[in-house]
Amino acid sequence: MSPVGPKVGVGVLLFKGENVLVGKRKGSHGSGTFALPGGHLELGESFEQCAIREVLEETGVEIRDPVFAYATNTVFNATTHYVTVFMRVDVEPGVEAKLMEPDKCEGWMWVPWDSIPEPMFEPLQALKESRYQPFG
Ligand SMILES: CC(C)CCOP(=O)(O)OP(=O)(O)O
Ligand SMILES: [Mg+2]
Ligand SMILES: [Mg+2]
Ligand SMILES: [Mg+2]
Repeated sequence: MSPVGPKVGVGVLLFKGENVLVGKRKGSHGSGTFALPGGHLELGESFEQCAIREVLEETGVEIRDPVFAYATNTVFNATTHYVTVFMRVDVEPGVEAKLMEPDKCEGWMWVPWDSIPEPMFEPLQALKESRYQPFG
């Protein structure tokens, strides 16, 4: 079997002040770990289009103009390797996330960036351990 190359994921940082939206993954890999909304970059999509689509699919939130924030490289195991592009958008105080995919996520919550619950999904853990500084 020919080795499959790395895939691209897009994670979306929805900031509401110093809080960020996270949810506990369920069902697919990384199940039981806390992650951002996001998903696979589909053929022909821009990073922005993917961020807008995945956030709408997973939370029902309509975001505009997400901007590139960071990228990580995660080799989960011998057959699972992802580059994750993190896009960022700051949302209004009244924005609420809906649990659109209850078979893939336990529920969404707004948590302080410095208090994201553990265990974190590996790409998010890598972002936290990186030099990325969300607040200047
Ligand atoms: C594994 C990850 C870095 C990229 C895929 O994320 P995901 O499992 O949330 O994918 P989907 O939302 O597209 O189902
Ligand atoms: Mg998705
Ligand atoms: Mg997807
Ligand atoms: Mg997803």
